[in-house]
Amino acid sequence: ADEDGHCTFTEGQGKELHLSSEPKYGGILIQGGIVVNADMQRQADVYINGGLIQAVGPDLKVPEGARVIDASGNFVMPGGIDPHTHLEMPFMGQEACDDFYSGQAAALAGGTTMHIDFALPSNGDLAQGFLDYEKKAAKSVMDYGFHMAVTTWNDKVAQDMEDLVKKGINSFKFFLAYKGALMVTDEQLLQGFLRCKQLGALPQIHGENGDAVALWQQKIFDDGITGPEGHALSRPSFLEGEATGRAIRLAHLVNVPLYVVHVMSKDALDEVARARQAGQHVIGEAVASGLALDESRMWDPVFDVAAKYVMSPPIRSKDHGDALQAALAGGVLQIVATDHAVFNSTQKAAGRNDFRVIPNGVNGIEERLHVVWHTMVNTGKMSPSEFVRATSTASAHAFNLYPRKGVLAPGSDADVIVLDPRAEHVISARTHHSRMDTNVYEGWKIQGKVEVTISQGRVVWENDTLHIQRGSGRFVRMEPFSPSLYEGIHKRDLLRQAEAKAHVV
Ligand SMILES: NC(=O)NCCC(=O)O
Ligand SMILES: [Zn+2]
Ligand SMILES: [Zn+2]
Repeated sequence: ADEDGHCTFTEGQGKELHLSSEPKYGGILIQGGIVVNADMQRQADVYINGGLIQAVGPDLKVPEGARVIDASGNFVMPGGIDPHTHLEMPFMGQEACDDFYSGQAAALAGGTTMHIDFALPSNGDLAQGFLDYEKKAAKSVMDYGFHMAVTTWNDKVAQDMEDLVKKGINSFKFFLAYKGALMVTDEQLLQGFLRCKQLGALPQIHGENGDAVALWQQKIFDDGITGPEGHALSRPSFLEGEATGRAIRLAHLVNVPLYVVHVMSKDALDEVARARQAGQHVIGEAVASGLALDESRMWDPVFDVAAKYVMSPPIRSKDHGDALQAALAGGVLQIVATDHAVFNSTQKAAGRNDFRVIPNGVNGIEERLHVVWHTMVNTGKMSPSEFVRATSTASAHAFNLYPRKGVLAPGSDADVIVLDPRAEHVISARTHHSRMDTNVYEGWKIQGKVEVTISQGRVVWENDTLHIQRGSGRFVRMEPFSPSLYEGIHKRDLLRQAEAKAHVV
Protein backbone atom coordinates (compact mmCIF):
# COMPACT_ATOMS: atom_id res chain seq x y z
CA ALA A 1 0.00 0.00 0.00
CA ASP A 2 1.23 3.52 -0.73
CA GLU A 3 1.36 6.45 1.70
CA ASP A 4 -2.26 7.31 1.10
CA GLY A 5 -3.20 3.79 1.98
CA HIS A 6 -4.05 2.93 -1.62
CA CYS A 7 -3.04 -0.39 -3.06
CA THR A 8 -0.24 -0.23 -5.58
CA PHE A 9 -1.40 -3.02 -7.89
CA THR A 10 -3.44 -1.97 -10.88
CA GLU A 11 -7.03 -2.91 -11.45
CA GLY A 12 -8.12 -4.63 -14.61
CA GLN A 13 -9.04 -2.01 -17.20
CA GLY A 14 -10.22 -3.96 -20.19
CA LYS A 15 -12.94 -6.55 -20.12
CA GLU A 16 -11.12 -9.77 -20.93
CA LEU A 17 -7.60 -8.47 -20.59
CA HIS A 18 -7.04 -8.86 -16.86
CA LEU A 19 -10.09 -10.87 -16.03
CA SER A 20 -8.95 -14.23 -17.20
CA SER A 21 -5.84 -16.26 -17.55
CA GLU A 22 -7.97 -19.19 -18.58
CA PRO A 23 -7.75 -19.90 -22.32
CA LYS A 24 -11.24 -19.64 -23.76
CA TYR A 25 -11.74 -23.32 -24.64
CA GLY A 26 -8.80 -25.29 -23.34
CA GLY A 27 -9.23 -24.79 -19.63
CA ILE A 28 -6.48 -25.11 -17.04
CA LEU A 29 -4.59 -28.24 -16.05
CA ILE A 30 -2.80 -28.15 -12.70
CA GLN A 31 -0.32 -30.92 -13.17
CA GLY A 32 1.60 -33.20 -10.86
CA GLY A 33 0.83 -31.64 -7.48
CA ILE A 34 -0.23 -33.21 -4.21
CA VAL A 35 -4.00 -32.71 -4.16
CA VAL A 36 -5.24 -32.20 -0.62
CA ASN A 37 -8.83 -32.47 0.53
CA ALA A 38 -10.07 -32.68 4.11
CA ASP A 39 -10.29 -36.47 3.89
CA MET A 40 -7.16 -37.41 1.94
CA GLN A 41 -4.13 -36.29 -0.02
CA ARG A 42 -2.75 -37.89 -3.17
CA GLN A 43 -0.63 -37.15 -6.22
CA ALA A 44 -3.03 -36.02 -8.95
CA ASP A 45 -3.86 -33.50 -11.66
CA VAL A 46 -6.78 -31.09 -11.50
CA TYR A 47 -8.55 -30.02 -14.66
CA ILE A 48 -10.65 -26.85 -14.68
CA ASN A 49 -12.96 -25.49 -17.33
CA GLY A 50 -16.03 -23.26 -17.38
CA GLY A 51 -15.46 -22.11 -13.80
CA LEU A 52 -15.78 -25.64 -12.43
CA ILE A 53 -13.46 -28.49 -11.57
CA GLN A 54 -13.99 -31.04 -14.32
CA ALA A 55 -11.69 -33.83 -13.19
CA VAL A 56 -9.24 -34.81 -10.47
CA GLY A 57 -6.96 -37.79 -11.03
CA PRO A 58 -3.56 -39.03 -12.10
CA ASP A 59 -2.25 -38.29 -15.62
CA LEU A 60 -5.36 -36.54 -16.90
CA LYS A 61 -5.73 -36.21 -20.65
CA VAL A 62 -7.13 -32.79 -21.42
CA PRO A 63 -8.19 -30.91 -24.56
CA GLU A 64 -5.56 -29.31 -26.72
CA GLY A 65 -4.89 -25.73 -25.80
CA ALA A 66 -5.30 -26.22 -22.06
CA ARG A 67 -3.01 -24.02 -20.06
CA VAL A 68 -0.71 -26.17 -17.93
CA ILE A 69 0.40 -25.10 -14.45
CA ASP A 70 3.26 -27.24 -13.18
CA ALA A 71 2.56 -28.03 -9.52
CA SER A 72 5.16 -30.71 -8.92
CA GLY A 73 6.34 -30.65 -5.34
CA ASN A 74 3.51 -28.29 -4.39
CA PHE A 75 0.23 -28.73 -2.57
CA VAL A 76 -2.98 -28.16 -4.54
CA MET A 77 -5.85 -27.32 -2.20
CA PRO A 78 -9.36 -25.84 -2.12
CA GLY A 79 -9.30 -22.05 -1.91
CA GLY A 80 -9.67 -20.77 1.64
CA ILE A 81 -13.04 -19.74 3.03
CA ASP A 82 -12.85 -17.00 5.63
CA PRO A 83 -16.21 -17.04 7.43
CA HIS A 84 -15.56 -13.96 9.59
CA THR A 85 -14.71 -10.60 8.04
CA HIS A 86 -15.82 -6.99 8.43
CA LEU A 87 -15.13 -5.08 5.21
CA GLU A 88 -16.23 -1.44 5.10
CA MET A 89 -17.82 -1.88 8.53
CA PRO A 90 -19.15 1.20 10.32
CA PHE A 91 -17.95 0.66 13.88
CA MET A 92 -17.06 2.79 16.90
CA GLY A 93 -17.49 5.99 14.93
CA GLN A 94 -15.18 4.88 12.09
CA GLU A 95 -15.40 2.80 8.94
CA ALA A 96 -13.09 -0.17 8.45
CA CYS A 97 -10.57 0.93 5.81
CA ASP A 98 -10.62 -2.22 3.67
CA ASP A 99 -13.60 -2.21 1.35
CA PHE A 100 -14.96 -5.08 -0.72
CA TYR A 101 -12.33 -4.37 -3.37
CA SER A 102 -9.14 -3.97 -1.35
CA GLY A 103 -10.09 -6.56 1.26
CA GLN A 104 -10.92 -9.16 -1.36
CA ALA A 105 -7.78 -8.36 -3.36
CA ALA A 106 -5.82 -9.05 -0.18
CA ALA A 107 -7.77 -12.26 0.37
CA LEU A 108 -6.98 -13.57 -3.11
CA ALA A 109 -3.29 -12.75 -2.74
CA GLY A 110 -3.32 -14.93 0.37
CA GLY A 111 -5.27 -17.84 -1.15
CA THR A 112 -8.74 -17.13 0.22
CA THR A 113 -11.37 -17.38 -2.51
CA MET A 114 -14.57 -16.87 -0.53
CA HIS A 115 -15.41 -14.88 2.59
CA ILE A 116 -18.56 -14.38 4.61
CA ASP A 117 -18.91 -10.83 5.86
CA PHE A 118 -21.01 -9.61 8.75
CA ALA A 119 -23.66 -7.24 7.44
CA LEU A 120 -24.82 -4.89 10.19
CA PRO A 121 -28.38 -3.56 10.46
CA SER A 122 -28.89 0.13 9.74
CA ASN A 123 -30.26 1.61 13.00
CA GLY A 124 -31.61 -1.83 13.92
CA ASP A 125 -33.17 -2.33 10.46
CA LEU A 126 -31.93 -5.62 8.98
CA ALA A 127 -33.53 -5.18 5.55
CA GLN A 128 -31.93 -1.76 5.10
CA GLY A 129 -28.61 -3.09 6.42
CA PHE A 130 -28.65 -5.81 3.78
CA LEU A 131 -29.35 -3.27 1.02
CA ASP A 132 -26.44 -1.14 2.24
CA TYR A 133 -24.08 -4.12 2.16
CA GLU A 134 -25.31 -5.22 -1.27
CA LYS A 135 -24.25 -1.80 -2.57
CA LYS A 136 -20.87 -1.95 -0.86
CA ALA A 137 -20.24 -5.40 -2.30
CA ALA A 138 -20.90 -4.34 -5.91
CA LYS A 139 -17.15 -3.73 -6.32
CA SER A 140 -16.30 -7.31 -5.31
CA VAL A 141 -13.68 -9.38 -7.10
CA MET A 142 -14.41 -12.82 -5.61
CA ASP A 143 -17.21 -14.95 -4.15
CA TYR A 144 -18.73 -13.73 -0.91
CA GLY A 145 -21.75 -14.24 1.32
CA PHE A 146 -23.25 -12.51 4.31
CA HIS A 147 -24.18 -13.23 7.89
CA MET A 148 -26.56 -10.65 9.35
CA ALA A 149 -26.25 -9.21 12.86
CA VAL A 150 -29.36 -8.97 15.05
CA THR A 151 -29.01 -6.08 17.49
CA THR A 152 -32.53 -5.70 18.86
CA TRP A 153 -35.82 -7.60 18.88
CA ASN A 154 -39.26 -6.76 17.46
CA ASP A 155 -41.74 -8.13 14.90
CA LYS A 156 -39.96 -6.42 12.00
CA VAL A 157 -36.66 -8.06 12.94
CA ALA A 158 -38.39 -11.48 12.97
CA GLN A 159 -39.93 -10.79 9.53
CA ASP A 160 -36.67 -9.41 8.11
CA MET A 161 -34.84 -12.54 9.23
CA GLU A 162 -37.26 -14.66 7.21
CA ASP A 163 -36.90 -12.40 4.17
CA LEU A 164 -33.11 -12.53 4.43
CA VAL A 165 -33.10 -16.31 4.61
CA LYS A 166 -35.05 -16.26 1.34
CA LYS A 167 -32.33 -14.00 -0.07
CA GLY A 168 -29.56 -16.47 0.78
CA ILE A 169 -28.45 -15.67 4.33
CA ASN A 170 -28.41 -18.65 6.70
CA SER A 171 -26.66 -17.29 9.81
CA PHE A 172 -27.33 -14.48 12.27
CA LYS A 173 -24.88 -12.99 14.77
CA PHE A 174 -25.74 -11.82 18.27
CA PHE A 175 -23.29 -9.63 20.18
CA LEU A 176 -23.23 -10.13 23.95
CA ALA A 177 -20.71 -7.27 24.13
CA TYR A 178 -20.56 -3.65 22.91
CA LYS A 179 -23.09 -2.27 25.38
CA GLY A 180 -25.12 0.64 24.03
CA ALA A 181 -24.25 -0.26 20.44
CA LEU A 182 -24.64 -3.82 19.17
CA MET A 183 -25.30 -5.72 22.40
CA VAL A 184 -28.49 -7.76 22.93
CA THR A 185 -30.08 -8.84 26.20
CA ASP A 186 -30.55 -12.51 27.10
CA GLU A 187 -34.25 -12.21 26.26
CA GLN A 188 -33.46 -10.80 22.82
CA LEU A 189 -30.89 -13.55 22.34
CA LEU A 190 -33.46 -16.22 23.20
CA GLN A 191 -36.01 -14.71 20.80
CA GLY A 192 -33.35 -14.71 18.13
CA PHE A 193 -32.38 -18.32 18.83
CA LEU A 194 -36.02 -19.42 18.58
CA ARG A 195 -36.42 -17.59 15.26
CA CYS A 196 -33.20 -19.04 13.87
CA LYS A 197 -34.47 -22.51 14.70
CA GLN A 198 -37.79 -21.89 12.89
CA LEU A 199 -35.91 -20.64 9.84
CA GLY A 200 -33.19 -23.31 9.82
CA ALA A 201 -30.49 -20.67 10.31
CA LEU A 202 -27.33 -20.89 12.38
CA PRO A 203 -27.08 -18.43 15.29
CA GLN A 204 -23.63 -17.07 16.07
CA ILE A 205 -22.50 -15.28 19.21
CA HIS A 206 -19.76 -12.87 20.23
CA GLY A 207 -19.20 -14.09 23.78
CA GLU A 208 -18.25 -11.37 26.27
CA ASN A 209 -20.30 -10.03 29.16
CA GLY A 210 -20.97 -6.51 27.83
CA ASP A 211 -22.42 -5.11 31.07
CA ALA A 212 -19.39 -6.20 33.07
CA VAL A 213 -16.96 -5.00 30.39
CA ALA A 214 -18.57 -1.54 30.28
CA LEU A 215 -18.43 -1.19 34.06
CA TRP A 216 -14.85 -2.44 34.27
CA GLN A 217 -13.70 -0.18 31.43
CA GLN A 218 -14.96 2.79 33.45
CA LYS A 219 -13.22 1.55 36.60
CA ILE A 220 -9.89 0.95 34.85
CA PHE A 221 -10.09 4.36 33.17
CA ASP A 222 -10.96 6.08 36.48
CA ASP A 223 -7.97 4.30 38.04
CA GLY A 224 -5.83 6.25 35.57
CA ILE A 225 -5.09 3.54 33.00
CA THR A 226 -5.94 5.17 29.67
CA GLY A 227 -3.63 3.35 27.22
CA PRO A 228 -4.25 0.22 25.11
CA GLU A 229 -3.33 -2.10 28.00
CA GLY A 230 -6.57 -0.93 29.61
CA HIS A 231 -8.37 -2.78 26.82
CA ALA A 232 -6.90 -6.10 27.94
CA LEU A 233 -7.33 -5.37 31.64
CA SER A 234 -11.00 -4.48 31.29
CA ARG A 235 -11.96 -7.64 29.38
CA PRO A 236 -10.63 -10.59 31.41
CA SER A 237 -10.94 -14.06 29.94
CA PHE A 238 -13.53 -15.24 32.47
CA LEU A 239 -15.98 -12.64 31.15
CA GLU A 240 -15.57 -14.31 27.77
CA GLY A 241 -16.06 -17.70 29.39
CA GLU A 242 -19.16 -16.53 31.26
CA ALA A 243 -20.92 -15.11 28.19
CA THR A 244 -19.94 -18.04 26.00
CA GLY A 245 -21.21 -20.52 28.57
CA ARG A 246 -24.44 -18.55 29.01
CA ALA A 247 -25.15 -18.48 25.27
CA ILE A 248 -24.35 -22.19 25.00
CA ARG A 249 -26.84 -22.98 27.79
CA LEU A 250 -29.54 -20.83 26.17
CA ALA A 251 -28.93 -22.59 22.85
CA HIS A 252 -29.29 -25.90 24.71
CA LEU A 253 -32.61 -24.69 26.16
CA VAL A 254 -33.90 -23.93 22.68
CA ASN A 255 -32.20 -26.96 21.09
CA VAL A 256 -30.62 -24.95 18.31
CA PRO A 257 -27.08 -25.37 16.95
CA LEU A 258 -24.68 -22.59 17.90
CA TYR A 259 -21.55 -21.10 16.32
CA VAL A 260 -19.18 -19.31 18.71
CA VAL A 261 -17.14 -16.73 16.80
CA HIS A 262 -13.58 -15.79 17.75
CA VAL A 263 -12.89 -18.08 20.71
CA MET A 264 -9.93 -16.27 22.27
CA SER A 265 -9.47 -17.85 25.71
CA LYS A 266 -9.18 -21.12 27.56
CA ASP A 267 -12.27 -20.07 29.48
CA ALA A 268 -14.46 -19.90 26.37
CA LEU A 269 -12.75 -22.96 24.95
CA ASP A 270 -13.64 -24.98 28.06
CA GLU A 271 -17.29 -24.04 27.61
CA VAL A 272 -17.26 -25.14 23.96
CA ALA A 273 -15.47 -28.38 24.88
CA ARG A 274 -17.88 -29.16 27.72
CA ALA A 275 -20.92 -28.64 25.49
CA ARG A 276 -19.53 -30.73 22.64
CA GLN A 277 -18.62 -33.49 25.06
CA ALA A 278 -22.24 -33.45 26.24
CA GLY A 279 -23.41 -33.90 22.65
CA GLN A 280 -24.53 -30.31 22.00
CA HIS A 281 -24.07 -29.01 18.46
CA VAL A 282 -21.65 -26.16 19.06
CA ILE A 283 -19.13 -25.01 16.46
CA GLY A 284 -16.04 -23.21 17.79
CA GLU A 285 -14.18 -20.71 15.63
CA ALA A 286 -10.58 -19.72 16.26
CA VAL A 287 -9.12 -16.66 14.55
CA ALA A 288 -5.56 -16.43 13.27
CA SER A 289 -4.63 -13.64 15.69
CA GLY A 290 -5.87 -15.58 18.71
CA LEU A 291 -3.90 -18.66 17.69
CA ALA A 292 -0.65 -17.00 16.75
CA LEU A 293 -0.21 -13.72 18.65
CA ASP A 294 0.00 -12.84 22.34
CA GLU A 295 -1.10 -9.86 24.35
CA SER A 296 2.36 -8.54 25.28
CA ARG A 297 2.40 -5.94 22.48
CA MET A 298 -0.62 -4.20 24.02
CA TRP A 299 1.76 -3.05 26.75
CA ASP A 300 4.15 -1.48 24.22
CA PRO A 301 4.84 2.11 25.36
CA VAL A 302 4.38 3.38 21.80
CA PHE A 303 0.64 3.91 21.37
CA ASP A 304 0.59 3.23 17.62
CA VAL A 305 2.24 -0.14 18.14
CA ALA A 306 0.04 -1.21 21.04
CA ALA A 307 -3.21 0.03 19.47
CA LYS A 308 -2.87 -2.10 16.36
CA TYR A 309 -3.33 -5.24 18.50
CA VAL A 310 -6.60 -4.02 20.07
CA MET A 311 -9.48 -6.31 19.16
CA SER A 312 -12.34 -7.92 21.07
CA PRO A 313 -12.26 -10.31 22.79
CA PRO A 314 -8.63 -9.35 23.39
CA ILE A 315 -5.61 -11.30 22.19
CA ARG A 316 -4.56 -13.12 25.37
CA SER A 317 -1.38 -14.49 26.95
CA LYS A 318 0.58 -17.27 25.24
CA ASP A 319 -0.92 -20.06 27.35
CA HIS A 320 -4.35 -19.22 25.93
CA GLY A 321 -2.96 -19.27 22.38
CA ASP A 322 -1.28 -22.61 23.01
CA ALA A 323 -4.57 -24.04 24.30
CA LEU A 324 -6.41 -22.73 21.22
CA GLN A 325 -3.83 -24.34 18.93
CA ALA A 326 -4.21 -27.66 20.74
CA ALA A 327 -8.00 -27.40 20.54
CA LEU A 328 -7.85 -26.74 16.81
CA ALA A 329 -5.49 -29.66 16.28
CA GLY A 330 -7.71 -31.91 18.41
CA GLY A 331 -10.99 -30.86 16.78
CA VAL A 332 -12.56 -29.05 19.76
CA LEU A 333 -12.41 -25.94 17.56
CA GLN A 334 -13.23 -26.65 13.95
CA ILE A 335 -12.64 -23.48 11.96
CA VAL A 336 -9.99 -20.78 11.63
CA ALA A 337 -11.28 -17.39 10.48
CA THR A 338 -9.73 -13.92 10.78
CA ASP A 339 -12.23 -11.34 12.06
CA HIS A 340 -10.47 -9.04 9.56
CA ALA A 341 -11.62 -5.57 10.70
CA VAL A 342 -8.97 -2.99 9.91
CA PHE A 343 -8.58 0.57 11.10
CA ASN A 344 -5.43 2.41 10.08
CA SER A 345 -3.10 4.31 12.43
CA THR A 346 -5.03 7.56 12.05
CA GLN A 347 -8.28 5.79 12.88
CA LYS A 348 -6.76 3.93 15.84
CA ALA A 349 -5.40 7.26 17.11
CA ALA A 350 -8.96 8.27 18.04
CA GLY A 351 -8.29 6.34 21.25
CA ARG A 352 -4.90 7.86 22.05
CA ASN A 353 -6.15 9.24 25.36
CA ASP A 354 -8.87 6.67 26.03
CA PHE A 355 -8.52 2.97 25.21
CA ARG A 356 -12.32 2.65 25.17
CA VAL A 357 -12.55 4.42 21.82
CA ILE A 358 -9.72 2.69 19.96
CA PRO A 359 -11.60 1.04 17.09
CA ASN A 360 -11.41 -2.71 17.69
CA GLY A 361 -9.99 -4.99 15.05
CA VAL A 362 -6.90 -6.51 13.42
CA ASN A 363 -5.92 -7.67 9.94
CA GLY A 364 -5.73 -11.26 8.71
CA ILE A 365 -7.69 -11.86 5.50
CA GLU A 366 -4.46 -12.04 3.47
CA GLU A 367 -2.29 -13.67 6.14
CA ARG A 368 -4.61 -16.37 7.52
CA LEU A 369 -3.54 -19.33 5.39
CA HIS A 370 0.15 -18.54 5.76
CA VAL A 371 -0.08 -17.96 9.51
CA VAL A 372 -1.99 -21.21 10.06
CA TRP A 373 0.34 -23.16 7.76
CA HIS A 374 3.36 -21.75 9.59
CA THR A 375 1.95 -22.19 13.09
CA MET A 376 0.16 -25.50 12.71
CA VAL A 377 1.49 -27.45 9.72
CA ASN A 378 5.19 -26.55 9.79
CA THR A 379 5.22 -27.53 13.47
CA GLY A 380 3.53 -30.86 12.82
CA LYS A 381 0.46 -29.98 14.85
CA MET A 382 -1.84 -30.41 11.85
CA SER A 383 -1.57 -32.34 8.61
CA PRO A 384 -2.23 -30.60 5.28
CA SER A 385 -5.66 -32.31 5.22
CA GLU A 386 -6.49 -30.96 8.67
CA PHE A 387 -5.35 -27.55 7.46
CA VAL A 388 -7.79 -27.75 4.53
CA ARG A 389 -10.59 -28.80 6.85
CA ALA A 390 -10.00 -25.88 9.24
CA THR A 391 -9.45 -23.19 6.62
CA SER A 392 -12.05 -24.24 4.05
CA THR A 393 -14.08 -27.47 4.32
CA ALA A 394 -15.51 -27.00 7.83
CA SER A 395 -16.91 -23.58 6.87
CA ALA A 396 -18.43 -25.05 3.72
CA HIS A 397 -20.20 -27.61 5.91
CA ALA A 398 -21.36 -25.12 8.55
CA PHE A 399 -22.80 -22.67 6.05
CA ASN A 400 -24.25 -25.25 3.66
CA LEU A 401 -21.82 -24.56 0.83
CA TYR A 402 -20.46 -28.08 0.53
CA PRO A 403 -19.61 -29.59 -1.98
CA ARG A 404 -19.82 -26.47 -4.16
CA LYS A 405 -17.01 -25.08 -1.98
CA GLY A 406 -14.44 -26.61 0.35
CA VAL A 407 -13.36 -29.57 -1.78
CA LEU A 408 -11.50 -30.34 -4.98
CA ALA A 409 -13.93 -32.64 -6.76
CA PRO A 410 -15.62 -32.75 -10.16
CA GLY A 411 -18.50 -30.27 -10.22
CA SER A 412 -17.14 -28.06 -7.43
CA ASP A 413 -16.35 -24.41 -8.05
CA ALA A 414 -12.87 -23.93 -9.44
CA ASP A 415 -11.49 -22.16 -6.37
CA VAL A 416 -8.02 -23.64 -6.06
CA ILE A 417 -4.66 -22.71 -4.59
CA VAL A 418 -1.17 -23.97 -5.26
CA LEU A 419 1.09 -23.73 -2.21
CA ASP A 420 4.83 -24.21 -2.41
CA PRO A 421 5.94 -25.60 0.97
CA ARG A 422 9.58 -24.63 0.35
CA ALA A 423 9.12 -20.98 -0.62
CA GLU A 424 9.89 -18.41 2.05
CA HIS A 425 8.44 -14.94 2.37
CA VAL A 426 8.14 -12.17 4.91
CA ILE A 427 4.86 -10.51 5.86
CA SER A 428 4.94 -6.73 5.79
CA ALA A 429 2.62 -3.73 5.45
CA ARG A 430 4.99 -2.59 2.69
CA THR A 431 4.00 -5.49 0.46
CA HIS A 432 0.55 -6.60 1.60
CA HIS A 433 -2.56 -5.76 -0.43
CA SER A 434 -4.81 -4.46 2.32
CA ARG A 435 -5.29 -0.70 2.68
CA MET A 436 -3.98 -0.99 6.24
CA ASP A 437 -0.80 0.92 6.96
CA THR A 438 0.31 -1.61 9.58
CA ASN A 439 0.25 -5.38 9.94
CA VAL A 440 0.02 -7.34 13.19
CA TYR A 441 2.26 -10.02 11.61
CA GLU A 442 4.89 -7.50 10.48
CA GLY A 443 8.26 -9.20 9.93
CA TRP A 444 6.96 -12.78 10.26
CA LYS A 445 9.12 -15.06 8.15
CA ILE A 446 6.92 -17.79 6.72
CA GLN A 447 7.90 -21.00 5.02
CA GLY A 448 5.16 -22.02 2.60
CA LYS A 449 3.64 -19.64 0.09
CA VAL A 450 0.51 -19.49 -2.00
CA GLU A 451 2.00 -19.14 -5.48
CA VAL A 452 -1.22 -19.40 -7.50
CA THR A 453 -4.82 -18.59 -6.64
CA ILE A 454 -7.61 -19.62 -8.98
CA SER A 455 -11.02 -18.10 -8.30
CA GLN A 456 -14.15 -18.85 -10.36
CA GLY A 457 -11.88 -20.77 -12.74
CA ARG A 458 -9.57 -17.81 -13.42
CA VAL A 459 -5.98 -17.35 -12.36
CA VAL A 460 -6.20 -14.26 -10.17
CA TRP A 461 -2.85 -14.44 -8.35
CA GLU A 462 0.40 -15.59 -9.91
CA ASN A 463 4.02 -14.39 -9.87
CA ASP A 464 3.12 -12.06 -6.98
CA THR A 465 0.67 -10.24 -9.23
CA LEU A 466 -3.09 -9.88 -8.99
CA HIS A 467 -5.32 -10.18 -12.06
CA ILE A 468 -8.69 -8.96 -10.86
CA GLN A 469 -11.56 -6.93 -12.12
CA ARG A 470 -13.87 -4.79 -10.05
CA GLY A 471 -17.40 -6.18 -10.10
CA SER A 472 -16.44 -9.75 -11.03
CA GLY A 473 -17.34 -11.03 -7.55
CA ARG A 474 -20.49 -13.05 -6.95
CA PHE A 475 -22.90 -13.14 -4.05
CA VAL A 476 -23.17 -16.78 -3.05
CA ARG A 477 -26.52 -17.84 -1.61
CA MET A 478 -26.37 -20.03 1.46
CA GLU A 479 -29.48 -22.15 1.99
CA PRO A 480 -31.04 -22.81 5.42
CA PHE A 481 -31.43 -26.19 7.17
CA SER A 482 -27.84 -27.23 6.57
CA PRO A 483 -28.03 -31.04 6.87
CA SER A 484 -24.91 -31.15 9.03
CA LEU A 485 -26.68 -28.97 11.62
CA TYR A 486 -30.41 -29.51 11.29
CA GLU A 487 -30.95 -33.18 10.38
CA GLY A 488 -31.21 -34.34 13.99
CA ILE A 489 -32.91 -31.39 15.62
CA HIS A 490 -36.52 -32.48 15.08
CA LYS A 491 -35.74 -35.95 16.42
CA ARG A 492 -34.09 -34.45 19.49
CA ASP A 493 -37.17 -32.24 20.06
CA LEU A 494 -39.47 -35.28 19.90
CA LEU A 495 -37.24 -37.13 22.32
CA ARG A 496 -37.30 -34.21 24.75
CA GLN A 497 -41.11 -34.04 24.52
CA ALA A 498 -41.40 -37.78 25.15
CA GLU A 499 -39.09 -37.50 28.16
CA ALA A 500 -41.10 -34.58 29.55
CA LYS A 501 -44.37 -36.53 29.15
CA ALA A 502 -42.87 -39.56 30.86
CA HIS A 503 -42.51 -37.42 33.97
CA VAL A 504 -46.22 -36.53 34.01
CA VAL A 505 -48.02 -38.81 36.50
N1 LIG B 1 -13.44 -8.21 16.89
C1 LIG B 1 -13.18 -6.93 16.77
O1 LIG B 1 -12.38 -6.43 17.53
N2 LIG B 1 -13.78 -6.16 15.83
C2 LIG B 1 -14.79 -6.55 14.94
C3 LIG B 1 -16.13 -6.68 15.61
C4 LIG B 1 -16.31 -8.01 16.27
O2 LIG B 1 -16.27 -9.05 15.62
O3 LIG B 1 -16.51 -8.07 17.47
ZN1 LIG C 1 -17.23 -10.13 17.58
ZN1 LIG D 1 -15.91 -9.97 14.09
